[in-house]
Amino acid sequence: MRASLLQVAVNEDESVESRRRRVAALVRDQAGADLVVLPELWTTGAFAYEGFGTEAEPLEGPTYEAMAKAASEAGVWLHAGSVPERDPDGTLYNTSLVFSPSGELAASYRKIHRFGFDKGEAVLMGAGEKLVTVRLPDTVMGVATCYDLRFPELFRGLVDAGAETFVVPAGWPERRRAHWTLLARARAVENQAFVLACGTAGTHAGVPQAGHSVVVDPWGEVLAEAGPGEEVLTVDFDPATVAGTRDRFPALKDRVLGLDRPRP
Ligand SMILES: NC(=O)CCC(=O)C(=O)O
Repeated sequence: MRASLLQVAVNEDESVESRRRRVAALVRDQAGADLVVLPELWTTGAFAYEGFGTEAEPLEGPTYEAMAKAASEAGVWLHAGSVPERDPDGTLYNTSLVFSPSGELAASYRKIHRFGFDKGEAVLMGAGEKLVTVRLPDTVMGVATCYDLRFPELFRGLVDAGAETFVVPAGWPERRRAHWTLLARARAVENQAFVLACGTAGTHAGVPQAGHSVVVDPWGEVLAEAGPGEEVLTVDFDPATVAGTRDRFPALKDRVLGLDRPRP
């Protein structure tokens, strides 16, 4: 299976409309890949909080339309990263969109863990409540977004739902780059799954982005890693490695659930 991670540069000197056109062209260029992955909130930037409201779209908004078209023109599965979605009730969500090669929406995922503690996404957006998996021809994809990477229980839930390949769009800052790579490898090793983690490059809202998108195999080995700038990271991997690893080293079968917890 061939995956291309598009590590898009999100800088404020480019308009959202222009970036949307540029990214659609980049997706079209990936014809021949099986799966193309975009980062989190690449229209606005994950830290450009003011843009969440001004650039929010209905689910089937301009980014949806452009990405559905690009997926069908390239004939690829497209995890189109996430957009600031405005629900009809007015609530904003950080929503990922997944398109099939015919341009149909295969799934959407509202980010469950919102980043920012008492500001930014954590107060401006609503929280998703549903785990999402998508059956691709050769693997079952489990979706998570950026800060979700810090919450192993979400990934265990995806494994229980059949996930073999985690796709994690992100807008991860350079300041915590060491966490990014470590957490991507940890989620891969503990769940014996592939991790395809696609971040942004550039600087927006004064926050330099880490780049360094990474693909990790079920043994925790890094198969490919991008540099700091805009880049297309293409990797070939065999999804059957997941079943092989889980058979040869069946640690997931040794889980002990429902342990009594001491009172804090
Ligand atoms: N956009 C995000 O979720 C940022 C997450 C982050 O910076 C971190 O977990 O550290």
